[in-house]
Amino acid sequence: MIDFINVSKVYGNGVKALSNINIHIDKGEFVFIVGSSGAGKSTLIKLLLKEEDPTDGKIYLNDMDITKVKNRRIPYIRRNIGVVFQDFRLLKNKTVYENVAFAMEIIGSSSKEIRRQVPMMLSMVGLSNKAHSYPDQLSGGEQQRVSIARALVNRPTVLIADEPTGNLDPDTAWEIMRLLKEINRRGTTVLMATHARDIVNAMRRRVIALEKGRVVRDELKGVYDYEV
Ligand SMILES: Nc1ncnc2c1ncn2[C@@H]1O[C@H](COP(=O)(O)OP(=O)(O)OP(=O)(O)O)[C@@H](O)[C@H]1O
Repeated sequence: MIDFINVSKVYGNGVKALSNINIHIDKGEFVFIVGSSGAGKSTLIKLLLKEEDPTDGKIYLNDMDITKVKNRRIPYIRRNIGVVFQDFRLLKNKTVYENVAFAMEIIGSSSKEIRRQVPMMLSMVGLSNKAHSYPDQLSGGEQQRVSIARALVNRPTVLIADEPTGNLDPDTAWEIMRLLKEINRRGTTVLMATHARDIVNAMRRRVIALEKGRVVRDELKGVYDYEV
């Protein structure tokens, strides 16, 4: 489903962010991407979203070589990948309902589909009762739930979560992890970049560790790091 084959990325200023990356991820996997600051996690995500192009190598998403995809087809790729961020990135002047609906409007869904799909997603993330609230009336955990509903409303095959618990207290972080686990159980592939050692160690899922742009560890039921 996702393949990085001999992928390298050198930025314009000469920084080598990724060196000869080879990763294969199957449909339905839950994968943590770990590594210290600057290891290349965000670059990996940007390549998948086609916000950046690799300097070398090929990247496949659902059997499509996205390094060859023309610009006009980029929206199609992005529709197949939902993304959530540490800072939620909700639209402040829109309600919870409108934030989620907006993701459907921009890809041209009908208002009938929107009226059907948005309440379903809000119910899945446990926020039906907050549909008409604005983001600044919600807790951090609730805002992250809205951003997860928005990321999934167009039914992507992959959910990318870039440090999704970074702004949350430990209890709220675990609520978000339970939600991500449930989403994964229902079939969505989840890729989560994180510094949250406790979460990674407790979940025992696949862990891909990056160091200076290289994969230094790729383990099923892995841990955040090994004590030395
Ligand atoms: N747009 C850019 N132009 C030049 N260099 C960049 C750019 N983006 C990232 N880099 C560099 O590439 C390397 C990898 O950065 P990246 O953001 O992928 O790391 P990261 O693992 O996501 O770090 P963090 O945990 O801090 O988010 C770093 O040396 C960084 O300075």
